[in-house]
Amino acid sequence: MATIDQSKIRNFCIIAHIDHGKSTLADRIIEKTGLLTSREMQEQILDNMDLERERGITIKSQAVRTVYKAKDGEEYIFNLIDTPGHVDFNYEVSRSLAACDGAILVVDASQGIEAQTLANVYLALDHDLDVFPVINKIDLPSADPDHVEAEIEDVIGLEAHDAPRISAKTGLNIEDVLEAIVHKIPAPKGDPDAPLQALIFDSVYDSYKGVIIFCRVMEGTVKRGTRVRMMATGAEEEVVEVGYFGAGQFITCDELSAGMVGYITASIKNVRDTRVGDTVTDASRPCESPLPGYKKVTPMVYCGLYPADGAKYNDLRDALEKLQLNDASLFYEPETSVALGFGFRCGFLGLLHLEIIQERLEREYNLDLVTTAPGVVYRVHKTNKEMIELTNPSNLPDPSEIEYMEEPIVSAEIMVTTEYVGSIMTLCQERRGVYLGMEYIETTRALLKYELPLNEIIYDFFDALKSRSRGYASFDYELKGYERSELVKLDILVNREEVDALSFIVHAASAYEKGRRMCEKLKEEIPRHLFEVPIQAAVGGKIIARETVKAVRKDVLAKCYGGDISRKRKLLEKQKEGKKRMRQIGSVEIPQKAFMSVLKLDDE
Ligand SMILES: Nc1nc2c(ncn2[C@@H]2O[C@H](COP(=O)(O)OP(=O)(O)OP(=O)(O)O)[C@@H](O)[C@H]2O)c(=O)[nH]1
Repeated sequence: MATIDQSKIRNFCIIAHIDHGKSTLADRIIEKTGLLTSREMQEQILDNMDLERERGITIKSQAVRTVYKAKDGEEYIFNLIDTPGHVDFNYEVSRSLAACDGAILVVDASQGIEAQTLANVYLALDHDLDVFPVINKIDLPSADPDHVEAEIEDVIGLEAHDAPRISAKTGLNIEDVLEAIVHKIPAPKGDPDAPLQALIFDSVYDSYKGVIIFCRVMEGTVKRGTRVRMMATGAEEEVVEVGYFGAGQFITCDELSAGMVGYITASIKNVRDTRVGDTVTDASRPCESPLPGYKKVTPMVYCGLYPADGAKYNDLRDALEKLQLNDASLFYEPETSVALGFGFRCGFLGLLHLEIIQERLEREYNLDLVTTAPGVVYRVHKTNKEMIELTNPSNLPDPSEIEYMEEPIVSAEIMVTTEYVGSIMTLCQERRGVYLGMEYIETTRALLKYELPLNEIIYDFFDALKSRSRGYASFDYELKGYERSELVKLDILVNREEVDALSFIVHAASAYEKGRRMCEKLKEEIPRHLFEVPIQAAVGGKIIARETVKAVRKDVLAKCYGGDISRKRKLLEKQKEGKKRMRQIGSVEIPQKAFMSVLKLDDE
């Protein structure tokens, strides 16, 4: 089979602010293009198409290949690479961008440029991508494409006079976008005969094929039978299949050569061997050096996950094991808690990652979970010169053994419209931020630079930022290192018993405030019992705050007058259901939700 002409390949992604129409445009592009080139159609033998029919699965692919017959009569191969859109996954985004040669910037004609538009454009430009703008949603009555065109030129400095004006929704002028992809995004470069050098930008586990590695070949060629080596992890395996993803299915092909995007499988059992950002090379003829930018991502946020029903411990372990097959950045190890029994300490990239995993465990694996307060990794320097990395507050050594502690610090960049600069600066100050500087991006926007402790931003910083800027702020951060800090463990006592799963580490200066809020929150969450329940916050054995849940007799049947037995039964059932979601701590029942209270300490 003839190799594909590099000059006919376009590797690109779509970047946009949330809701400006990225997914809709992607759907239109796929819809208006074909699956195979006419040459491939003649050559393609049916067996060659791995239709996945028998399994009926749909794997969401990070990269879709389509074929476009352009106005110049030539056929072009489009590889549309998806980029995740959250700060937790910034590293993955950067690797996806590194796999592209250009990007389409979608701007909503009724909204204009927004915070994330800029952040995404800068990220794309950082990766040397050629970016061209598209003005979307011109069908809307409020659309003002002329204004948006001027804004794109003034604010971003991208030429926009010939930006396609489209409606991704109705399909209006989509052809213009397809032509612009051909003419404005450069063809890839690279030598198909050089030693193999391919960038992994995603990998997924499939029970049938093993790990599927999505990669962009920079140099060289990979085919079935090539013995490949992952340069960072050292894993080596023979390639079983190469191909690409198009029209919802995996299609095998003979080879992937320089400039192409596709997948390879090689009976690898674990995604941890195929890390995003790693370089795939030929084991028998390796390239000199790996591609730049590889980073081993490490969990930044830890929390305990416990089955609500202790008997489901093994189910939880199996589920975590399965999820980890597909998620190299998920960490877990067994732990026990006095309050919650047997469970796992899990590590995540950030809170969104935590929420995604939690949701998947609950939905896909039908598990009821109790989650303990998430925290970052602290460094505890002991008087005996030993240093421990603390992921669970319960393991904090006795204060007499601690010489000092350090916490992780991030460098953050916040982009915001000038009218909200004041409120965002206040927010950063409240979060112990150190102001580094501010730049104006034309007159209406500012880029604030801060150093912030990670533990001040993991919970709700992003939400606070959005609400204090009416959605106009965007935010990006990067771990800078560790700094010495005055930290204490805040303990919570319910009915005078310490609940280990509610302990968390805070900065000494905010211990009192956080303790008070935590008690208030818990008071709302913990139902009344037949006796009074004191809720106390303590630091080093000293009580610093207290609330009391008053006694009451809870009688669910009281509401039922008359003798409607089925209604009574329903209520009792409901109460029983509710019980499962409670944890018994001593003689007090604490609802699962309470364990997440610490996350909501800043709610007004
Ligand atoms: N009127 C109109 N609506 C559009 C157009 N393009 C997209 N939309 C709508 O805008 C909303 C957001 O579109 P998406 O494609 O989901 O936007 P997105 O940028 O992918 O959003 P996220 O996935 O949340 O980042 C949807 O309700 C679309 O139907 C358009 O050209 N005209």
